[in-house]
Amino acid sequence: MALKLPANTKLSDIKGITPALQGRLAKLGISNLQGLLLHLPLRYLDETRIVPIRELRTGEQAQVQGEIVHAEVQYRPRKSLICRLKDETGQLVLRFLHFYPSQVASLKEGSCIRAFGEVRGGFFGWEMVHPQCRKVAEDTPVAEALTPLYPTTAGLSQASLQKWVAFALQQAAMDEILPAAIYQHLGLPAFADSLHQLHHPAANVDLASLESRDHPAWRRLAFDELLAQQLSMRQHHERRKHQGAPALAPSDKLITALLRRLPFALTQAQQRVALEIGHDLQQAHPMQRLLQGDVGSGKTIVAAMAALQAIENGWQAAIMAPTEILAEQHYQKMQDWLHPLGIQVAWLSGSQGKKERRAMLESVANGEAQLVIGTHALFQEHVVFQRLALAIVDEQHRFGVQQRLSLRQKGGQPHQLMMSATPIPRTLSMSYFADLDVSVIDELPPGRTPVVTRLVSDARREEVLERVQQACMEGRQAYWVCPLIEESEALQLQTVTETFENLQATFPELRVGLVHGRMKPAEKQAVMTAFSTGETQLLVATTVIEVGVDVPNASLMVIEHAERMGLSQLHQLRGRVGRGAAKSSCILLYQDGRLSETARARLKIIYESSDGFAIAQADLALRGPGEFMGVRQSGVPMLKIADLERDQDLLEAARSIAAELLAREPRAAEMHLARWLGHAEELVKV
Ligand SMILES: Nc1ncnc2c1ncn2[C@@H]1O[C@H](COP(=O)(O)OP(=O)(O)OP(=O)(O)O)[C@@H](O)[C@H]1O
Repeated sequence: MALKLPANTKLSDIKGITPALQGRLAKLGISNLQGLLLHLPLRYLDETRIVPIRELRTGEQAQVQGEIVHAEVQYRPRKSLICRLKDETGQLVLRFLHFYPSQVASLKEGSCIRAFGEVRGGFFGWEMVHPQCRKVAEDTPVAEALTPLYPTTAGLSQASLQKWVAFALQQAAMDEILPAAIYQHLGLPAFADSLHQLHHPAANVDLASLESRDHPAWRRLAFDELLAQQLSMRQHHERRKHQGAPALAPSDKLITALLRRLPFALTQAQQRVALEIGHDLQQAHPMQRLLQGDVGSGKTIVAAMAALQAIENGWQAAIMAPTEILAEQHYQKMQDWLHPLGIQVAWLSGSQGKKERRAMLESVANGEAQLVIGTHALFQEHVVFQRLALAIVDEQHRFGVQQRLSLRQKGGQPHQLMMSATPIPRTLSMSYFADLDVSVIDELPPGRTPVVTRLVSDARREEVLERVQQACMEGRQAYWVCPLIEESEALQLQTVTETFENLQATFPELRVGLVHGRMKPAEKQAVMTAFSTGETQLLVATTVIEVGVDVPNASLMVIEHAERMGLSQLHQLRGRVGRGAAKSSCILLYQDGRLSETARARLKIIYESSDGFAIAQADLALRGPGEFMGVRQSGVPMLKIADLERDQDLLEAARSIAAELLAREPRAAEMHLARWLGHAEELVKV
């Protein structure tokens, strides 16, 4: 037997793959033989059968063979090449609206042709438009396997992909790495068999199961991918234990002083997670903990306590927020809480004047600033920390992985606390977040009354306006959230401005504020401060206020075109009210008559549930993990083969098998990871 090529053989080392082809394959993420092997078909063509013309059915993809009995180029109603193909059972029209002279030459009367295409009923009987045609001898054998159709990119033909994948299948070593007991127990075929079955399925395969991806061959690769992900997460977790981080002794003085000054007592859940975090910080290896808690559950105070532990030990802490508004709000809150304890809190923002910024940077560099708060401005290269021990990242799923990493790199290996109000569904926390330890605040502070959510048709806008007026006249405050217009930021700006003007005209007696993403940071801050101090009563806003804004006196929120927003986003928005003792409501205005079934179903979920977890789960099912976590933009490589929802059982299996494999067959674990590294290497870093 000829020696096989290692699967990691680079395409550049393979004769016949030109640099241009390499470039195109690289666009599909393929750089070696392994990449070709794992580039799986989207669909298949059944060219294993020749269907008699009489047995064709509309809408079916089929292969026919016969003789061209008539061919002509017609000029009316438009230029087209029309051929009649005849077999023993009937005739079929082949129609080409674009064609080359070479096609006219080969599709001439008397040629024996094999055509593949979709059948439809035409004016002259059955026809195929733009079928794939090939001249054959009458006894040319049919294909033995189904023909794979691959995802491709501009300039790369199916034929070329098919050829090179077939080459890889033939030449690449595809040794089995996993012990047979593991995959057989799961009812899965061997690795090499799976690849053969997926790329060249036999004519009698269950095509539906192959295309819906629940075929065992597909499941085997999905399992392998999930296993690699689990292995890399575990390795990462292990590696972290060997990295050094400052061991921070418990903070007796500062935390006690802070808690004594608070107007409230911590909930049980807050106390529990604060202990978990405090314990992690005492270790000499970096914490990587996710602090999860529904909107309004009180994560900020827990973050402050963690920061104090670093500060009391003579180190610096940083809090990074996803928006200026939120960073500003954290800053205000931390100032209120920590300044009286004699702690220097610094603030870095894009809106700062040069002089102020320089002073801040200096205080961060010389260690005077003990707690530093900012947006991604914190990542910039010229921000140098003197002794950073703890990086707190708010709404972590909104940040790019790169950004998170660069913050971590700012101070060797600081401890990391990630906070998220969007509960991470189980499948995600078992996969993408598997290397994180998780703390959950599963209790809201006492005295909160649940937000009453109402779905109101836009036709009843008048009533809604009355509600707003009434709430404001009673001394409370309200938000009016304008629709998200993804296609056009300009239009969104226009809408929010018009709404603001209209509301101002409708309520001359009210003080109305306006905030949107295009305002300068300083302007935004001024508006938010005016709202949080009660100076303005009604705040017209885009979704910039979605995360974290905390104005307890605001008890009414109106959201226009609620159907355009993601469920978790709506839940976040709604979480801006119901933060004080007053009974709060959230009115979801929708455009009657224009609501699709799915939109209605989604709004119903928000209406019926106030449980962020259930909402996140539904959102995940509706939008898929990429959109859900906002990671598609952030560059976290997503699983390519496995699907967390569909393959949940495999995920569970991969999790336990990863642990077993590392313990009993570390060599196999290592080889498996190496095989899937192209897929999984980024995950190692997350
Ligand atoms: N134990 C508590 N008792 C009463 N009020 C509390 C308690 N903990 C926090 N709060 C207050 O509840 C409000 C919400 O807290 P915080 O802003 O920390 O919520 P969060 O978890 O960050 O929510 P979000 O994700 O919506 O920002 C704040 O006004 C905070 O001061």
